[in-house]
Amino acid sequence: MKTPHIRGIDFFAGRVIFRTVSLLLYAALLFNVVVLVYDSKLALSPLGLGAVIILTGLLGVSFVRYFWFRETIFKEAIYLCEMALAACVIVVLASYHPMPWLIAIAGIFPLVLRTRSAVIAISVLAILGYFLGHELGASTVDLLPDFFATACIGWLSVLLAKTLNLNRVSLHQAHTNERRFNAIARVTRHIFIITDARFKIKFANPALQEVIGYSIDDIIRNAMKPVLHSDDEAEHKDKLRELRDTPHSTVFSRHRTRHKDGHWIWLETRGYNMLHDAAINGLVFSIEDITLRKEAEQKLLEETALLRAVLDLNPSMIYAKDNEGRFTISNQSFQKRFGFDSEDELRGKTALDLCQKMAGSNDELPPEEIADEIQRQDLQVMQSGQPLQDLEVRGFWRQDMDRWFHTSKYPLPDVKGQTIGVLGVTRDITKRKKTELQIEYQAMHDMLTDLPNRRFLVNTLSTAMETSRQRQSSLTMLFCDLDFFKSVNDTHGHDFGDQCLIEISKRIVAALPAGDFVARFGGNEFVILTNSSLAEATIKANAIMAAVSERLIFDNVVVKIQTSIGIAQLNASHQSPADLIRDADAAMYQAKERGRNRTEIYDAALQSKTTKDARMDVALRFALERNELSVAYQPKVLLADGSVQGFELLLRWNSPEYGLISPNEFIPIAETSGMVVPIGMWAMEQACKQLAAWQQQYPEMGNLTMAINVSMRQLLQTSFFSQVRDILNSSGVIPQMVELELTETSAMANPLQTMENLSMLKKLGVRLALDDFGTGYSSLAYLQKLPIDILKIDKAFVRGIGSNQSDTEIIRLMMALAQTLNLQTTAEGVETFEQIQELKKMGCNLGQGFLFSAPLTAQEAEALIDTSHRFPLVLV
Ligand SMILES: Nc1nc2c(ncn2[C@@H]2O[C@H](COP(=O)(O)OP(=O)(O)OP(=O)(O)O)[C@@H](O)[C@H]2O)c(=O)[nH]1
Repeated sequence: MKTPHIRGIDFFAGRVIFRTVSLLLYAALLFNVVVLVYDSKLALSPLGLGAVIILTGLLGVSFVRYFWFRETIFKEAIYLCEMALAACVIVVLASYHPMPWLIAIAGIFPLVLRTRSAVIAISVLAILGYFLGHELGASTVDLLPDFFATACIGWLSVLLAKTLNLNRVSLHQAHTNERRFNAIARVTRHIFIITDARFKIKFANPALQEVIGYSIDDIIRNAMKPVLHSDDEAEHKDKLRELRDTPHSTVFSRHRTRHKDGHWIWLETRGYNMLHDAAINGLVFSIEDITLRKEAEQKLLEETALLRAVLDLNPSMIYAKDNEGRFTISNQSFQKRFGFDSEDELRGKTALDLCQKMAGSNDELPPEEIADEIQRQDLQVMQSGQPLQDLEVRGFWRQDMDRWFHTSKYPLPDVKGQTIGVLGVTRDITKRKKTELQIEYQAMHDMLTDLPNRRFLVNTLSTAMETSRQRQSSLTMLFCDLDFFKSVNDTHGHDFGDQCLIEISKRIVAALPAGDFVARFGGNEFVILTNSSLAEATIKANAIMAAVSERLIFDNVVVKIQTSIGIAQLNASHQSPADLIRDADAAMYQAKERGRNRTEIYDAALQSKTTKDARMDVALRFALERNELSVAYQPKVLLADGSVQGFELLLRWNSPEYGLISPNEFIPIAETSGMVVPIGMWAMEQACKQLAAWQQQYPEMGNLTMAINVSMRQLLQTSFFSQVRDILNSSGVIPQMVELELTETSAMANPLQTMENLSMLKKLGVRLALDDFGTGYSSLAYLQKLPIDILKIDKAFVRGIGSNQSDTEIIRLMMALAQTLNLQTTAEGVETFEQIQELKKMGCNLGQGFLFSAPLTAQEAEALIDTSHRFPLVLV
């Protein structure tokens, strides 16, 4: 439905009137002339004829103008010329007969002239008319009416032209507005409706049909009514009624309407009561289809709800802040942590507000300082536009000091990409952190004693070395290694050993001031780091030794454990932690070597020995293949008659680098490096070959024995047993004449294993001797179980015969033991006849030592056998 058109707006415009009236004027004037000529039988002069012709021309022009140039806009100058011509024609024709036509000219030309031109033209015409009348003999009195008539008609014409022009402009404007309104009403998606007070539609734009599907005809003529949704109907109608009943009121309503197709659409209606406005006299409605917006709103609501759920269900604390550091968004986890019930409560607060809320009297940092740090991070993120990730911090406040948090902060951009705040995500990682700390702790601590372990020690030591050098303070290391701890384990079991280690670790810690660092370096080794001087460290070492050696009682078992301690002090030569550890360790070994249960302070000579040992170790590796090893035979003499009962094979190393080296010096090195295994086998091969040769050469000496030293290292080789058997077989020696000597200490190292191995060796027929008896710690019960044949009494006791009563007593006890166990006895290191006599008295079977003979070459030994040599047993 459109507004009615404003038609014929140009019809009464001055130009249109002029077109008609000028045609009538010229036609009437010409008719007047024709009647005059005809009536008066007038003969026209050439001037009169010219005037008539011009008049005819003007009639022609106006005729053409009327029919063909309706819209042509003549210029004012042309109209003025036309007017002048018409006035001249009238003046000329008036000379034949008076013709008051100038009044008519004055009445019609102002319609097409501008006001000023029209006023001048009217004045000229009025004056011209006056003078013309005067010329034609009329009196002034007669002329005045014509004069005023010309002026008034002309003036009326001017006013009429003006009025018409104004009308034309107004109508044009109205027309333009109407067209604009119609255009807008046609193209808009908004529905515009004007209804009367009974809601009967007076006007509606085409959007009505587009939006709800019903045309105006459907609604007005076919009385169809769009259906309102039942949920919205009552409210909407109420609002409409209120609108109608309240003058000047407006209404806003959102409601659903069923589209003609059947689907529901959302409409937003704004109504204005304009019943008071005479021009409208109705209710004006602007209705917008907001279905899409509603859907978008709904979607937004759903998405917001989803986002909120995601935020609130997330165990991480999530929050956003604006660029002034005020919280804008927060999830429940975050609100809960800071004691807020809702996001609204928290919105607008700053980090400082939260810190002050959380602050307690015992906090390490004041809330301002914490808030400043948080603000600094936020600023960094906002200014750099880069996220700040993986910050791991402990809780700031007393109540959550044992909690750990992982935080990442991201710049928050607006739609243009400008940073407008910070988004933070904080996770409680206490569980993970505690596990990490636990793992870290475990990696740095010993599980058994809970003391710092070797790794922790090395870390601490490197820092302590640096600090000590910077401060020029002393740094001393005490290296403790428990003595003979292996036998504790072997005798009482590993669990018992563990209990001892735990207790000893506690004793060491208790014996030292709190500032000293105690670590379990390994098995039964403990290391102490202290800033004490060497003298103070020695006092501390004594305190440790005293504490450790206190009796230990577990499950009614009493043991006494002792420790050897090496002390080394940091000096310029120590480049790394390993250097200081090495020196303290070397000092500890020195303590072991010097009898154990003692303290040694590291000195450079000790180090040089270690270095020498290391070099010797390298040389020893090539000794066998370079034939640098040789053997010697020391006779074993029957104390009953001085006859040679057999020999003990002794090794010699003639090193091109170090000269002749005794077994006492190189065997421990070979033990450590493992070279003792091939060397020992080689020695056994030599011994068996030699004995077999003598057994063949001197069949009458069928009881000649050959003793060979066997190290624990050899005995623990799984192939040892088969190798011995092969050597025995290949050499053809009588196995019963072969004696394998094992030191007591090594036999005690692993009693069960030793017992098993010795039993196997016994099966081969060889005899077994326990060397250096008396220096170890064999328990009698254990000794009884060993399948040994001979006890060799250590030279340390033999040396004491005659001078040391206790040594003599010990030997007597050993003899008693040997008799009880039915073992043969051999005394080592016999150097005096007095010793021989004493040993004989005590029942010792055999003796060996320098008194009888130093170790001999094979030929020298052979000479003894050959001559059935007997050594004197008393001084002759
Ligand atoms: N019960 C127990 N024993 C251990 C532990 N760690 C190491 N050991 C034992 O400690 C002993 C260390 O022996 P060593 O230091 O070589 O020798 P030792 O018997 O102490 O003799 P010396 O050191 O020469 O005086 C070995 O028998 C190890 O089995 C442990 O955690 N618990």
